[in-house]
Amino acid sequence: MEVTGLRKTYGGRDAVAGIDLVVARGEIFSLLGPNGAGKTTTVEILEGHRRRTAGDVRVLGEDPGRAGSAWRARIGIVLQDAADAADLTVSEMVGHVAGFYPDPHKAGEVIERVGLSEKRNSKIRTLSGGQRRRVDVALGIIGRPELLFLDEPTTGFDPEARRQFWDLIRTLAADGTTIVLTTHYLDEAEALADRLAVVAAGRIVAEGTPATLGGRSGAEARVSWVENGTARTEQVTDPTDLIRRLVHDGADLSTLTITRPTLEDTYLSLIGASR
Ligand SMILES: Nc1ncnc2c1ncn2[C@@H]1O[C@H](COP(=O)(O)OP(=O)(O)OP(=O)(O)O)[C@@H](O)[C@H]1O
Repeated sequence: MEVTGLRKTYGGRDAVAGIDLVVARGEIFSLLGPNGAGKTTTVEILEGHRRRTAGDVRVLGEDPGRAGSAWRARIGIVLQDAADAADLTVSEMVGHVAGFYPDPHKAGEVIERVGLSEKRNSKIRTLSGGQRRRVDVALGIIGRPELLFLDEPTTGFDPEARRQFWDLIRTLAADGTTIVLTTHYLDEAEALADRLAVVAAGRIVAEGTPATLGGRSGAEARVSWVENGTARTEQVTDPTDLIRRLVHDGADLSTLTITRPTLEDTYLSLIGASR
């Protein structure tokens, strides 16, 4: 996927104000950013669902604004609430959508992969919110997509279902599926993404790996310990010397913690700085 100078204007205002992106095959790429930053607009242009005002976009070798049904069949989209109103069973719905694709997975296999085998004969409208999201995921992957767009895919999942979903996404990526993930869950982005970009006010304000985004890996470490009953904290670039000194001084290190900024800390400071 290659995007250069992407812009989208609504009524004279820029929702996307010049975005450049490159995503390689098999990569898990995550877009982060506050509400209204322009993520959905960007992703919908990449999916071919929205027209752009300016810029060059290539997705699986084609311009999504002009690509036809053969291109569309190579792409999977996990839409929120795609399956919500259905009066069909899980098997019927997944089997029905499979029929739109030239080389789909078997419906039963996909239903098992998303953890819904026990519910395969239940009507979708009787499922819980998290179970319906799993149906959405099943519909997104049934067509064996080369590129999968996930928009806040785990909203409403219980913790165990989230972990299972993460494993599923890693398996898909390991098999060569390219994944574009939009999420507000920074732990999810950190767990899954090879690279991520933070979007604010229609622009990319930072891009990198979860470990290095926004200079995170070079940020100071916060070292905390208890000394003679008093809590102590120091901020240092490299904690090695400090810890050597504490060992030398015979400090009690059973309370020692070393923390660096979390991805959420880094994200919030990037967003704050962009305002
Ligand atoms: N169809 C539209 N007409 C006019 N303005 C729009 C339209 N769609 C989006 N916008 C505006 O474009 C900006 C970007 O919206 P977008 O939905 O892309 O944000 P987002 O980053 O996906 O936000 P969220 O995290 O809330 O989903 C917002 O200011 C929004 O109000």
